[in-house]
Amino acid sequence: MSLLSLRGVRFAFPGWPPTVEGADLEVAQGAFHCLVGRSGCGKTTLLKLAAGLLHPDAGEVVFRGRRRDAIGTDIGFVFQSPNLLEWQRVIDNVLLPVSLHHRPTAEETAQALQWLEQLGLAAHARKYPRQLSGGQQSRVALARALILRPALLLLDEPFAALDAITREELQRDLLQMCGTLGTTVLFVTHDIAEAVYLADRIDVVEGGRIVQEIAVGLPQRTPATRTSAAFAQACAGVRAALHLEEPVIPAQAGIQDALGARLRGHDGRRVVQ
Ligand SMILES: Nc1ncnc2c1ncn2[C@@H]1O[C@H](COP(=O)(O)OP(=O)(O)OP(=O)(O)O)[C@@H](O)[C@H]1O
Repeated sequence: MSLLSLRGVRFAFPGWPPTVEGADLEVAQGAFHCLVGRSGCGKTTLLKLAAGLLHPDAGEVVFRGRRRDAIGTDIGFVFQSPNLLEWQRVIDNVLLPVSLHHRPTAEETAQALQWLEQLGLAAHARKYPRQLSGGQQSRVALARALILRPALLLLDEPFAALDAITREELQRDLLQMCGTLGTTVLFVTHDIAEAVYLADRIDVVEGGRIVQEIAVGLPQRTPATRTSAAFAQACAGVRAALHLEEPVIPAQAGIQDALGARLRGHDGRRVVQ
């Protein structure tokens, strides 16, 4: 059953042609979807429509069987920038969504500390955001988004500013936490490998609508997933859907062979490129 549906959604910023037009999207309960597409194709706008931050001019956004009119506490949002409150300690940043309603109970504080522990931040709970690395700040933003156990988590390129190693660690943490909580996820990214690693379905966005849905049938994610043939094949499928040229590296050859071919040049001479 769908948790979130966009049906024939159209949206235009005032005075501009539609950014989103004829968008249809179904996200099943517990699913992990990634939206990929070229810059400016409307991914963030679709996410904001899904959140109820923007309202469609035509069509409808249905969440849990009801038309979505406004953002509620059943949705968590993580942006590219962690957007933490600089004057609040880490633990208070995580508890912010709770504090907006009432003074956090001992139980809620214990829950926040447990999230921080799971994300490797137990020792940093009393620090301020400026005393954390970029990756640690992103983890705090993730814990804050999950503290109210939202049914749907929306993420807009949350790891784009991080180095590759930290990004991979956060991808693993995100899968783990959402798996534990049974959270449904809609995740915007430019990074094809990130989408293939995270998603069970990739929705390709073009001209403000979903033009292709790609099921990613990878088994349980492990560190070996990223180097598997199935992973490379899935990435190639998404590249094709985005009309990107394939890299020249032959799929079956080892990296040394591929590098050797590039270094040797057409006539077999060794050349430096
Ligand atoms: N407030 C606004 N007023 C007018 N046009 C806007 C506004 N915000 C976004 N747009 C336009 O809507 C289109 C889609 O923007 P959106 O941010 O959804 O794209 P995106 O796919 O998320 O892009 P990127 O990958 O670069 O973040 C773009 O052409 C953008 O210029």
